[in-house]
Amino acid sequence: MRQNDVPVQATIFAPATARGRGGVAVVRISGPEAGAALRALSARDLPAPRRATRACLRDPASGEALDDALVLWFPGPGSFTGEDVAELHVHGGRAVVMGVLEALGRCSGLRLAEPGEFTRRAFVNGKMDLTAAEALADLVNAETEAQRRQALRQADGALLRLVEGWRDTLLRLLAHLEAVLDFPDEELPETLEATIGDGLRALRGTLARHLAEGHRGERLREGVRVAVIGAPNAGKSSLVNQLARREAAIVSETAGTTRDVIEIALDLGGIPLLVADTAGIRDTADPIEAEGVRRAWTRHADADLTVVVQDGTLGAAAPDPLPGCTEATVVRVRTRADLCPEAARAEDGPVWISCRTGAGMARLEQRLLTLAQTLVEGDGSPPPTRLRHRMAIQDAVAALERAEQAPLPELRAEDMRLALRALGRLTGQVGVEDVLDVIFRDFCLGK
Ligand SMILES: Nc1nc2c(c(=O)[nH]1)N(C=O)[C@@H](CNc1ccc(C(=O)N[C@@H](CCC(=O)O)C(=O)O)cc1)CN2
Ligand SMILES: Nc1nc2c(ncn2[C@@H]2O[C@H](COP(=O)(O)OP(=O)(O)OP(=O)(O)O)[C@@H](O)[C@H]2O)c(=O)[nH]1
Ligand SMILES: [Mg+2]
Repeated sequence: MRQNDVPVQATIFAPATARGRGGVAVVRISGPEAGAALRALSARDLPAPRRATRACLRDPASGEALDDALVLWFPGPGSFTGEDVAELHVHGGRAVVMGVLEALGRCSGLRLAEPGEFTRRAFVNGKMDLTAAEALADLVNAETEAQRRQALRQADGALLRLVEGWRDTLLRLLAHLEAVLDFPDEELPETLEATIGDGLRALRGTLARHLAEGHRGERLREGVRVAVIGAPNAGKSSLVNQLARREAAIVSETAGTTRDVIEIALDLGGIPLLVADTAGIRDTADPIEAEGVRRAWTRHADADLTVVVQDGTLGAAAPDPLPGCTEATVVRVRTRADLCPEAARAEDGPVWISCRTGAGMARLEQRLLTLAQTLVEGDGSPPPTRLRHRMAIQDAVAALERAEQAPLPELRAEDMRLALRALGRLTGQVGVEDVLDVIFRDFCLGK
């Protein structure tokens, strides 16, 4: 793991709990002055490491009491960041937290942390690799069970172990090749070079299969995108409101009610869905509505799943935005089942629903869930969860491909080293300085 190549000097502090009133708020301090700051605020010696200890906190400048708190002391390197860490568990009122933060701000050598800075230090100090750091951000952002499961696995090093396994294989092949290069006169097995070629091909196949798993990790992290499209007045907004279990979009009997895209976030059986209600599709001279229609098509094009909504009372005459389309990612829905006696008889084919009675909604949700599951669930191996991961794997695949075709062993070795670097970038072992800002920017303050 990477070691501290830039000395981290400043001691940083930040609230680790969300802003606003709460029962308890946690303020974290990390860095060489953390112990001095804790001593200054608690006016006593450092408590025993890792033991919750009650302490009265005072503003060191004025002596004014700030809170009756619990404090914790984690001496480095056995802490979350690898540095000395102190935690103040205070009453979660705004004035208490502000008072503590202001008192800390007046301690010399202390400054407010930037978002993600605690985790960044944990990474820089070799406490975790980059995929684990990213997973912590995902864990904080996880809204559904499946998201939590994916983030926790990655935080636990599942993706790291997979990538390390690939690197080990590649390192072994490279060592063999270097043996050929270093001892050209020695009697090495004739077949060694062929074995290396086979190994490279097999590894490239493994990586390519991992990529072919597609975007399921990213989909789960970001939410499965569902576009709801159909003719005006078909009942799209009513359907989306039923899914959301609230009046998210305006519903009216006027055709052309929805003009913009309205997106709602849903937790469907642990899988996050981003459902987009869209403008009714029709030819129109109204430039605003036409823009809405254009956006509806864009949503469909970008969607993982599309729900095509048709007015059930119109029968075969109902306009169909995707005529003849039988793709597995398209779910057809007929609305107004309450007005259509034939709805009860329909078994397969479109899902009949009524937004009046709620009939058919459970079936529709089940259908969407089954499809969403096939999109996010794979063979059990930890998937790449970010574009950054996929690009690194792609670079490694390209380098391996070049290595296989290289006309000289020296060139082959060079491409193998490039593939190693690409995998090293994924876990943060090499050349990450430029991506760190981008990665940790997305974290919350105090993480
Ligand atoms: N109060 C509090 N709760 C928290 C955290 C925290 O920092 N403080 N966490 C943070 O976000 C998470 C827990 N994760 C943690 C991970 C490592 C260490 C730590 O001190 N690690 C040391 C020692 C390991 C050990 O003895 O078990 C190390 O890795 O060297 C602490 C918390 C969630 N809950
Ligand atoms: N009886 C009955 N009426 C429905 C049903 N679904 C929708 N409606 C009514 O149909 C009308 C149109 O519904 P919306 O949900 O606004 O239709 P839309 O597809 O979003 O329409 P646009 O936004 O204009 O494209 C409203 O008056 C709804 O109350 C249903 O299942 N049964
Ligand atoms: Mg609508």
